[in-house]
Amino acid sequence: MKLTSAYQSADCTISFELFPPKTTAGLDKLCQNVDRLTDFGPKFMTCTYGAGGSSQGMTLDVLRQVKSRTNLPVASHLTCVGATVPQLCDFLQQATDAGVDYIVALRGDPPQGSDRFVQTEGGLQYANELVELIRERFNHFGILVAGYPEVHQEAPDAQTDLTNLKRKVDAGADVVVTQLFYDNADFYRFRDDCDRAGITVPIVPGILPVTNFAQAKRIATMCKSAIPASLEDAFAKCQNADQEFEIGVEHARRQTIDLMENGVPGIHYYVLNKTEAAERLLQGLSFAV
Ligand SMILES: NC(=O)C1=CN([C@@H]2O[C@H](COP(=O)(O)OP(=O)(O)OC[C@H]3O[C@@H](n4cnc5c(N)ncnc54)[C@H](O)[C@@H]3O)[C@@H](O)[C@H]2O)C=CC1
Ligand SMILES: Nc1nc(=O)c2c([nH]1)NC[C@@H]1CN(c3ccc(C(=O)N[C@@H](CCC(=O)O)C(=O)O)cc3)CN21
Repeated sequence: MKLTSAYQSADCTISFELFPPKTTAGLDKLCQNVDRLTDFGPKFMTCTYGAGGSSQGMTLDVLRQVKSRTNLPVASHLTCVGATVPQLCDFLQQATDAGVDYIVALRGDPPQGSDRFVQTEGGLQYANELVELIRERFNHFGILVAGYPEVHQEAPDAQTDLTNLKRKVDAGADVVVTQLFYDNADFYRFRDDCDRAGITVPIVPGILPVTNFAQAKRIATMCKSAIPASLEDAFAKCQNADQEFEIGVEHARRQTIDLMENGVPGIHYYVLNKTEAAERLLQGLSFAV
């Protein structure tokens, strides 16, 4: 199925993001969770990609499993970190052979301990170059790229970040999935800005059900996703882990309902392999099938 057709329905569709488990026991557990997630009728699932080393093979293992168990289209994340163009092409060929349908084309995070991305010699510097490479040599893939409602941390200002997003779309991206955010007002502002900038592809909000306050604070640093005062207060009043879980899930559920009421084409969920939070927040809501 073509990626854009996942968003043609008048109703909201959903997709799920997984990450490669570190062990084969973890993969078995993930497979069970994937079966449960499938009951919610997602249009596709994605799996993230670790920079350098073994977890890249694991990404394709996860996606082969998801595809054979669910028959759904699958998307592999791919970053430019630590890879030359021939290495990126090698991965794209492996993904093709594994039956991967779409690529989430990213530049990637700077390596741990560094706050700056450094281009690999013979590699790529920005995600728009990766989109170009895929369109030139692996044009059968649908392409998703990342957008930033709260502005990417390295961008000098919102307008420059938006111009850079447009480069990715003009290079051939089919869909924009946003960085996670907790205040829907940030998303609606971003959606309007994209519209004004002439970005016409579907803009799909990315939502993460945070399950504890400490995690939300770590993410605030990694993703630059601000925690609204009301959510922070609610977390601060919690007396145990169960209460924090409830607060996080309920917040993501309220975001979901509000996004649906405001006509988003789809919602992408950062599931992080733990289905409990996703299952709880989606229970009883109905999406396009
Ligand atoms: N699901 C995931 O795995 C996600 C990961 N990320 C991470 O977010 C980070 C950024 O990745 P992308 O958004 O793909 O990077 P990107 O290459 O689109 O943007 C990175 C920075 O460079 C700027 N920029 C982009 N193109 C440029 C150009 N041609 N000239 C000058 N400046 C340019 C952008 O404004 C931004 O500040 C990475 O750390 C990525 O791994 C973000 C969202 C989702
Ligand atoms: N800059 C950036 N890098 C990413 O890798 C990334 C994003 N943004 N945004 C979208 C998703 C969301 N990502 C996330 C979000 C949260 C956790 C997280 O909360 N991790 C847990 C541990 C998870 C586990 O091992 O079960 C934590 O408590 O920190 C991890 C990756 C990965 N993606």
